[in-house]
Amino acid sequence: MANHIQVYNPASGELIKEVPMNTKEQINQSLANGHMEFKKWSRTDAHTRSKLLKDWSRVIQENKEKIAEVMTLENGKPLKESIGEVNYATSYIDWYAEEATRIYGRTVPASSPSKRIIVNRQPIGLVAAITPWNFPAAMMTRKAAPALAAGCTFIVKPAEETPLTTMKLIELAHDVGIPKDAIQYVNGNGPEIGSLFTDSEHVRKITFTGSTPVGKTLIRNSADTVKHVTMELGGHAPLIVAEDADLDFAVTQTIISKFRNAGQTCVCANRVIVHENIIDSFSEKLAKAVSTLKVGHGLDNDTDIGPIINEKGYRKIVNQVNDALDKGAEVLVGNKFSANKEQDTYFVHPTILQNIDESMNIMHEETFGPVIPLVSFKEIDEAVELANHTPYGLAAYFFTNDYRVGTYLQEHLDFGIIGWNDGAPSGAHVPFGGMKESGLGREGGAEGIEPYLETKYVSVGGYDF
Ligand SMILES: NC(=O)c1ccc[n+]([C@@H]2O[C@H](COP(=O)([O-])OP(=O)(O)OC[C@H]3O[C@@H](n4cnc5c(N)ncnc54)[C@H](O)[C@@H]3O)[C@@H](O)[C@H]2O)c1
Ligand SMILES: O=CCCC(=O)O
Repeated sequence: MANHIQVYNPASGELIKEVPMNTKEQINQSLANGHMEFKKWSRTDAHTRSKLLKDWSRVIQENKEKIAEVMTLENGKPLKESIGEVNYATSYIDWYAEEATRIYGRTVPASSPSKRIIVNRQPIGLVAAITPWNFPAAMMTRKAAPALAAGCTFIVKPAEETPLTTMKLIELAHDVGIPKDAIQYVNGNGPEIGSLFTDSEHVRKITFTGSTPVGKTLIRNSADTVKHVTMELGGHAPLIVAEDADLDFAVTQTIISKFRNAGQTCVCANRVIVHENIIDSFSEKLAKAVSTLKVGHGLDNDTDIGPIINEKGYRKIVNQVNDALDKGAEVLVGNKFSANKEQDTYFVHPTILQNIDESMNIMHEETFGPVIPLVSFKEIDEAVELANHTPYGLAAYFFTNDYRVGTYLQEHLDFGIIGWNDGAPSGAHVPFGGMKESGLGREGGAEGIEPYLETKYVSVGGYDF
């Protein structure tokens, strides 16, 4: 059906559901409705908004298993990771339910005894979001929750591959009483809906999670109406293992960082940079651990690595591996691929490549797959230079128990998120986001509500009591 999105299971190729695509007229009507609703929602008191967000989180938790199963079916990630993502998604709602009641203004000493100055924070208006397929629940709630908490209305276009999780979450928001025009979804083609969002005079903010090229287009297209933008874009995370690191711990954390969602995570370690004196023992331990990871269907209990989302993502991974092998890389583990063109299903077995150098594409492009390139360094400056040699600046990891090495690294790495002896630094309570071409703005933590607020200052004069 041309006017429907077909949602397939990437592990089996089965059609899960057909979702109607919204027409241009319907989307413009939704934008107008969101704009109208803003007048009401922005005037509800913060405690009511907070309570509704808490109710939303509660019903999502009550439906956690069902939602997680839908997520695994449309995205492919192992069920245990889908359950983890539902928890991650509600943690943003819980956090911003609390923050809703802590949006403070201030007073400023005036320059004259006859004046008083008040600084107010106000919601910015209708927010339009575009989200990716790799975290269909959490990438939506970490935008929707602060927007609603601040008093903004919200509309989202989920990824065509994974609309079902988002639709279910938004239906639950309506069930608990969040007005239907305060949080809406629309489905359809990315570029077309993107243009309707950026062209609309009703939309005051675009918030996007996805690839850097699409982010750049949205920034450009937002300029004509001077919209606020938050951009969570691509990554190319380095993971540095210093000479003194606890190797067993570093191996465990590397696996946690690298193989989340089959490596299809923006903060996944993408280049593993190890001191030359320990690279042999580190690789041996890593290879042993990686060889035990099981590839399969996300609904099978023992699956660690699910499918790659689609052929385009699969081809990119295969090309990076082949390019590295052509240029002299060696396979330590893996390099096994299972593609079924007829079913349209694609699996990549966890792979470690060694003998890597900077001429290889894998050292410059985001992989978005379960492949580790191992590269060695001698001096710490060399590791920093390698790590920073990318236009991306989202996440970086390092392992050392030497506070001098750690302090030097955290101060010199040009990345917005640093995991020092920590392969999983994400959380609702922290400011997530990237430097350089990885994005603009932060989501999560106290910072994550700021992009949904305007500052208005009021100067009250003529006070002559
Ligand atoms: N920084 C972060 O927080 C973060 C989180 C998750 C994913 N990502 C990044 O997302 C990318 C993977 O996701 P993807 O492949 O779905 O990215 P993508 O940019 O292709 O698509 C993301 C979303 O944008 C829509 N889209 C595509 N073209 C568009 C256009 N021209 N205008 C408007 N919308 C458009 C898609 O339909 C989808 O909903 C990776 O680069 C990853 O690093 C970043
Ligand atoms: O892929 C991006 C999101 C991952 C995270 O929030 O940790």
